[in-house]
Amino acid sequence: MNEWLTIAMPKGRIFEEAAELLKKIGYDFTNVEDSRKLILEFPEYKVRLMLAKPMDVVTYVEYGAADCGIAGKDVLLEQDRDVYEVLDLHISPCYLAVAGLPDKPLSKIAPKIATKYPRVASEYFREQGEQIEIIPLNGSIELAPLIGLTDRIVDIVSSGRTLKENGLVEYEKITDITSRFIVNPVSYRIKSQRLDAIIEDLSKQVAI
Ligand SMILES: Nc1ncnc2c1ncn2[C@@H]1O[C@H](COP(=O)(O)OP(=O)(O)OP(=O)(O)O)[C@@H](O)[C@H]1O
Ligand SMILES: O=P(O)(O)OC[C@H]1O[C@H](OP(=O)(O)OP(=O)(O)O)[C@H](O)[C@@H]1O
Repeated sequence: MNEWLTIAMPKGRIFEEAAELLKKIGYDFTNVEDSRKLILEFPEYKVRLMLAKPMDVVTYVEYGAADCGIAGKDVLLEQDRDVYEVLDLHISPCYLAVAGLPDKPLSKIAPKIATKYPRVASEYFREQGEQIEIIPLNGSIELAPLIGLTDRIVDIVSSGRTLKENGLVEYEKITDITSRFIVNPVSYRIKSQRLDAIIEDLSKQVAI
């Protein structure tokens, strides 16, 4: 087990919980977010850490720039990339939901849906038999129905505070979300021993 491993870690919300979990299996990366460096080497673990935007972790893992990484199920559903989703880490829980202004039925003709998740949203409404128009946004999605741009949003809900403080209500839950450990398929073949050991250690922690 002499090979180095490159791990893509999401910066931002997921980082802290993910780093706590990795610390429990012997990899202490808890202080790295204070740095502005994006690639950090830990010779003591033979690990290279890449710090990426949560939406981009899957890209780095798919292309083999990282052997493995941690990504939200929301990102995996939206991007449908060629990576192995090997373990539910049960961290950073939230869910994807349809929300909008209260007591406002969906328009009969091509209702508009604002979202950072166009693929998930399109699939959801197709299953409901609704023909919709997606308005892609990158953040502050809740603004769209408030200013009359869209009928609904499809977005992450966690505490529900953002919806509440903006006078919006949840119409339907689409799916629960947690973060997952993902692996590049080629890395899984050539570094299987090392990756299997990490996956096994992580699964023991997750089961606790
Ligand atoms: N309340 C929440 N809002 C958004 N994402 C959440 C929430 N709770 C957990 N998550 C998870 O965290 C991930 C997003 O993390 P984060 O918000 O740091 O990324 P981001 O959306 O790229 O950040 P930014 O808002 O800085 O652009 C999601 O993919 C999801 O799995
Ligand atoms: O249910 P809550 O606990 O309020 O969390 C949900 C909010 O958090 C996320 O936004 P984020 O803070 O990432 O900002 P953004 O709108 O810029 O994406 C998400 O898009 C919701 O707006």
